[in-house]
Amino acid sequence: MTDNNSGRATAWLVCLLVAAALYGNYYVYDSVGPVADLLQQQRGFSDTQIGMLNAIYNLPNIVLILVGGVLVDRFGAARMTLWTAALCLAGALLTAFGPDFASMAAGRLLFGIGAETFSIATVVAVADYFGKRDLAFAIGVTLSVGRLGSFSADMSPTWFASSYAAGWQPPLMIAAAFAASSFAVALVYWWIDRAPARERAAQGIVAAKANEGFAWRDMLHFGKAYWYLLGLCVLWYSVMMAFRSTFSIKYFQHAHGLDLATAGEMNSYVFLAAVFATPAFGWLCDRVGRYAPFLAFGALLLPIAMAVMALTQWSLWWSTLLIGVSFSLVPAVMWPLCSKLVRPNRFGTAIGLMWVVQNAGIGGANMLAGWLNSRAGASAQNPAGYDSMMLFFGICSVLGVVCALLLWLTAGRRDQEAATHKA
Ligand SMILES: NCCCC[C@H](N)C(=O)NCC(=O)O
Repeated sequence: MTDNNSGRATAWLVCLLVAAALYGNYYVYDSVGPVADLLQQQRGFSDTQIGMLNAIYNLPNIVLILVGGVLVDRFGAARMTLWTAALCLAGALLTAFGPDFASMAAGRLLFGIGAETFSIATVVAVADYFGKRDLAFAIGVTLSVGRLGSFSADMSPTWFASSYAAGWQPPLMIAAAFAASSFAVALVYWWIDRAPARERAAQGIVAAKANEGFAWRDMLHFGKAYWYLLGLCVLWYSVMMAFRSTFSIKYFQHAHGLDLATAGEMNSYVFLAAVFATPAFGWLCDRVGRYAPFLAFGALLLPIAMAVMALTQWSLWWSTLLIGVSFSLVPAVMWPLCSKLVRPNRFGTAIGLMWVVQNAGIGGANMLAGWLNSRAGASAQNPAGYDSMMLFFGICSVLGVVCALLLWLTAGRRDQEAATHKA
């Protein structure tokens, strides 16, 4: 095996390890929803308390994740993956074994503080190893295995039926076991990365930045294309997450007459499609060597899907198909493109800044959409009450397309995409 071949083999090994670690992490992230009913029945938690167990994940990250991104750039992806996986494990254990609501919430807080920085570290880890070739495909693979973790959490009441029959705690203990496996895999990745990390340090890619001073200043020098990408990130994820994760099932039931099971199933297909389509789109972008046009196309599908749902009585399969492609294509292209717009040693900071705004956007969109629905009295009896929410999501997704087009104009030409490090 040549050096080059063994380098590729190591890169793919790291990619698979990071993907496995992300699987466990996304499983824990989505582990509260399936036990929500049991927590209510057996521990007397209110809806507000259950909502808080998830909201507490986003809120601290509006500030903390930026620090996390800077730390990833400063200490390297492998060390940060390991440290944050340990934090996530501690959080998952506290959530599963906490004697009361406050300690469970503290567990979710700890998990949230670790998990977003952990996610940044995984993207940077893949970029470290796939600097030039197959980056979008490799990031697509890790994201799709992560999505499989979310899908598994949704399926866990079926797969681990006996543990759910035993009460609220065993399913959360299973989630903690997934967090432990995520930590174990992160440990293997850290161990494998020691020699390549020394090489990167020798080339001045990582270690030098410890001496470069603080990274905040550098953000001001990110190029225009980066800021358009950030705009798209916050708008697209706000619509995608607030609609698909929070309101879509209820909307399908009330405005399109689906029963709960069919509405849930319709929603989960978006997720399942992304497991397969995300790496496929990444592979395609790598082969074609273009990113911005694909991103603009993926972004455009979202407002079209919103319009189809809100303005027509077409089968929901059409909007599911459009959202499924958008949900697979945009993340598959966004993060590899981001790595091409900033210097490698500022990539963690760049993602951190995007996720600060993204966390704020998702939180804000959830609150605003909920308020719009309540104000209009949206319900099965009053499906028109959802119109203002759909208009809001429609406007955000159109603005997202504008950002994507500006990005295409700014950094979309093949040579510019290849000419990295504009910061
Ligand atoms: N399921 C965990 C949420 C991760 C959110 C993270 N900020 C992110 O955007 N990750 C990329 C992705 O598309 O999931």
